[in-house]
Amino acid sequence: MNDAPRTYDVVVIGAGPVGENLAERTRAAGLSTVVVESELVGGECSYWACMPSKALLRPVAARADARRLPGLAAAAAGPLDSAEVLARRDEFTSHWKDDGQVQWLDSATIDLVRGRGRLDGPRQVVVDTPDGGTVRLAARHAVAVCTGTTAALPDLAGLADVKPWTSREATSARQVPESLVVVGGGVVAVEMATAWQALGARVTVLVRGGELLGRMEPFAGEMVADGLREAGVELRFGVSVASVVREGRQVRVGLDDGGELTADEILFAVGREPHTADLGLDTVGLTPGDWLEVDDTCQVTAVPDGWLYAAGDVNHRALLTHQGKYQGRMAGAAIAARATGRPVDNSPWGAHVATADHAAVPQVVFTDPEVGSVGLTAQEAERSGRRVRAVDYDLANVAGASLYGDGYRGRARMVVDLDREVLVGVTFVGPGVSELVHSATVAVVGEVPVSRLWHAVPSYPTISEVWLRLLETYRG
Ligand SMILES: Cc1cc2nc3c(=O)[nH]c(=O)nc-3n(C[C@H](O)[C@H](O)[C@H](O)COP(=O)(O)OP(=O)(O)OC[C@H]3O[C@@H](n4cnc5c(N)ncnc54)[C@H](O)[C@@H]3O)c2cc1C
Ligand SMILES: NC(=O)c1ccc[n+]([C@@H]2O[C@H](COP(=O)([O-])OP(=O)(O)OC[C@H]3O[C@@H](n4cnc5c(N)ncnc54)[C@H](O)[C@@H]3O)[C@@H](O)[C@H]2O)c1
Repeated sequence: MNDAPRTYDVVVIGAGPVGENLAERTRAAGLSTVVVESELVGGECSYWACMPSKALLRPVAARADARRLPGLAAAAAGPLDSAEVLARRDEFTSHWKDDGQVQWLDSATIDLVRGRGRLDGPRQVVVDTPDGGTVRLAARHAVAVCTGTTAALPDLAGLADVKPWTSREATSARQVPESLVVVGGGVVAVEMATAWQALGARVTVLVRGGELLGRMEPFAGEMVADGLREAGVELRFGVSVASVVREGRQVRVGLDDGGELTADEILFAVGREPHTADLGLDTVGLTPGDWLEVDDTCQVTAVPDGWLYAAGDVNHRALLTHQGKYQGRMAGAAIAARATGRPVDNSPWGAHVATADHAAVPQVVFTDPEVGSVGLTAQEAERSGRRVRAVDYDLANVAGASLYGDGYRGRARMVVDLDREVLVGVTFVGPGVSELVHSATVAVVGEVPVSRLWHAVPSYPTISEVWLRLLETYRG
């Protein structure tokens, strides 16, 4: 081992979307920056999450839209060509090669060290490289942990022998199983059930609780459940997996209600764990395996001297690529300001803080129907002590929606803070609503008064006209 560390202004551990964005910001501010990556530059999102999953889902949505249009429905009646869909998915993951992303790092003059990085005391990082060597890095100003998450798995005897699918296999499988059991009721479960059912698998979803998408407005989960059932997915609520065993090519799944089912594959989509178990957290007074708690500049609060940052999934603020990248931009700006002695603007919505994480996080669930939401649900807003009113509108009554597809079903809700007359949350459910979400994000983040929204006239005949209907419903 060469003991002399290579010193940089900033060391970033993890070159997922968040690490890349943070590094781009610090480098653009003139700070020398190195990123350490143990797998592929681009992270989970590029290879086993957002990109491949959306590549699988896009043809599903397009076919569903076509099937709602007389004149086109017959042409779209057949099955998807799964080989073509999987091949397009492979293109979107660059066939699990990161040359393009490495080129981008080069063009941005950000150094890359391949290998597993771990902290080795304040400002020190040791990288175990693929050739069995070690590289020592030291940070003048900051180390940023952007190591993301891995799929959580339940504690079931013999689970490893079953070789269950996690989100990785669900997004990278090369063949369509005849049957698939999906465990979980969150975003990964509903998106992957949608994709694999459409690709030809018989999908059964086992949900521990009584609803899907439990963190969203209740009608979102209900409408997605209807859509899944109509697509042929079997949904079972209030059941947990008690045992799993692989018998030949089949997995036998025992349920806590005494029932049993078999399938070719079982996907566990039961949440995420922070990628911090082997990160040397103990060398800086933190507990391995924990989420890293941060302030709004993404500085890790429990570590003195302000040199350690954590952005993206690993800080558990919002497990979404766009929100993590936002944190990366804010943390990068804060690191640069502190390094160069410039003032840090950490007042709410300031230049160096991820304020939107608290109450303005947008998300799209790419099911049929789609769900798009931002900010607080009505229940969350009430629990926060605000005096609110939930205003609902049936999207079927919007001209643009009925033109979009026959038999259009959808719903919208805006949550109005009655004391300030601004929106604190908006949810849309329906085909094609994903592109509406940013309008809602602008309204929530901008705290645009309802009286001014009244002047934001939606084009006719678009689905956006739901904005006008929501405002009319609110005003009475
Ligand atoms: C199936 C699925 C679909 C999703 N779809 C969406 C979506 O449509 N939209 C959305 O916004 N979000 C989506 N997400 C969430 C999204 O993938 C994450 O929020 C995002 O990847 C987080 O980015 P990150 O950079 O924090 O972490 P990651 O993308 O996980 O990247 C972390 C990187 O750090 C590396 N690393 C870890 N430990 C070390 C170490 N010790 N040394 C060196 N390198 C290390 C990893 O190899 C990895 O490359 C999805 C998630 C899943 C599972
Ligand atoms: N389109 C998107 O934006 C998108 C897509 C996929 C994933 N993601 C993000 O990735 C993250 C992870 O998604 P996820 O669906 O894995 O997690 P999640 O937290 O959204 O859902 C986990 C589900 O598993 C259930 N569960 C937990 N433990 C269980 C157990 N032992 N047995 C049975 N059920 C159990 C939970 O009740 C919940 O329904 C989410 O935070 C999500 O925001 C986003």
